[in-house]
Amino acid sequence: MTTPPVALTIAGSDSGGGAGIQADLKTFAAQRCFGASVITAVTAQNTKAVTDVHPIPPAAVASQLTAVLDDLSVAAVKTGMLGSAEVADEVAARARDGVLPHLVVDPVLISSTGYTLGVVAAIERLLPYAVVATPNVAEAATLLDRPVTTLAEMADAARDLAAGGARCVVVTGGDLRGGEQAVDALWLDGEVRFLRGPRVPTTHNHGSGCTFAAAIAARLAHGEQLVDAISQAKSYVARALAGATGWRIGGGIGPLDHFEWSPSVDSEGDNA
Ligand SMILES: Nc1ncnc2c1ncn2[C@@H]1O[C@H](COP(=O)(O)OP(=O)(O)O)[C@@H](O)[C@H]1O
Ligand SMILES: Cc1ncc(COP(=O)(O)O)c(N)n1
Repeated sequence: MTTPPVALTIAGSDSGGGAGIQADLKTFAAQRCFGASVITAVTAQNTKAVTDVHPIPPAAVASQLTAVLDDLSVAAVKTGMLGSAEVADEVAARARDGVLPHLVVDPVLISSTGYTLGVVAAIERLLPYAVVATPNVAEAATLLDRPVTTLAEMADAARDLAAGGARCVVVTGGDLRGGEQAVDALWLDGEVRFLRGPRVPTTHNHGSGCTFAAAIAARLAHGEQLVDAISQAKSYVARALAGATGWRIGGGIGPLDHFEWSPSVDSEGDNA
C-alpha cells in the first residue's frame, strides 16, 4: 500500500469523543489520511455540557508542533479550539514560516452545548494564513460583531471575513434550522457561491463543524482542488450526520457516524 498523506490537527480534546481532536482524527482516518495531533486544551465535556477546560501552556503547544513538524511530512493542517491568543501566536509563527501547508482554520468560539471555548483575538491571528476558514453563523457574527442570520448576511460575512486574509471563507449554515436544505456561503476569488445539500433531520450534530473542517484538510492533503474539497467535505458531513440519527450516545447532542457504519437511513430517520 502506498504511504497515506499526513494531516495535522491543532485543537482541543473533547473527552466525550464527539468533537475536537477526537472528531478530527476519526475524520482523517475515514478520509484515508494519517492523523497527527497537537493538543491546545483538555476539555471535560460530554454530549450535554463542557464542565472544565484546561489550556495547555503555549510552550507545550510549541514543543508538540516542533516534534510533529521536525519529523512528519505534513500535507495539510486544521486548527480548531486554540484556547488563547498566546497559543495562536505559536501556531501563527509556524504558518508565517511556511510550514503549515493547506491551513484550514475552524474558528471555534462556542460549543454546540453553549460554552465559550475560544477568543476572537486568537482567530484573528491565524486568518491571514488560512487557505480556508469555516465559521458557523454564530462565529461569523461574533467575529464581525453583527447579526448573521440570512443567506445574504452569510454571503456578506464570508466576503468581509475574507478581507481579514483567508483565501476562501465558508460560512456554514447548519445551525439555521428550518428549510429543506443546509446551505453554506463560500467566498473565493471575489465571488460568492452557495453550497446546498439536503438537510438531515437531526439534533445530533456535536462535532459537525470540526468534522467539516478536518474533512476539507484531509481532502486537500490528497491533492484535491479547493472547491471540490469543500463540496466533498459537506457531503461527507451530511452522510455522517444521517448515519448517526438512530444512535443513542449520551443524553445530549450526540456525535456523528464518522466511519459511515450506518449505511442507510429510512424515512423516519432511524437506521435500517
Ligand atoms: N442537519 C444538517 N444536514 C446537512 N448538513 C448539515 C446539517 N447541519 C450541518 N450541516 C453541514 O455541516 C457542515 C458544518 O456546519 P455547521 O453545523 O454549521 O458547523 P458548526 O458545528 O460549527 O455549527 C456544513 O457544511 C453544514 O452545511
Ligand atoms: C474541544 C472542542 N473543540 C471544538 C468543539 C466545537 O464543536 P461543536 O460546535 O460541535 O460543539 C467542542 N465542542 N470541543
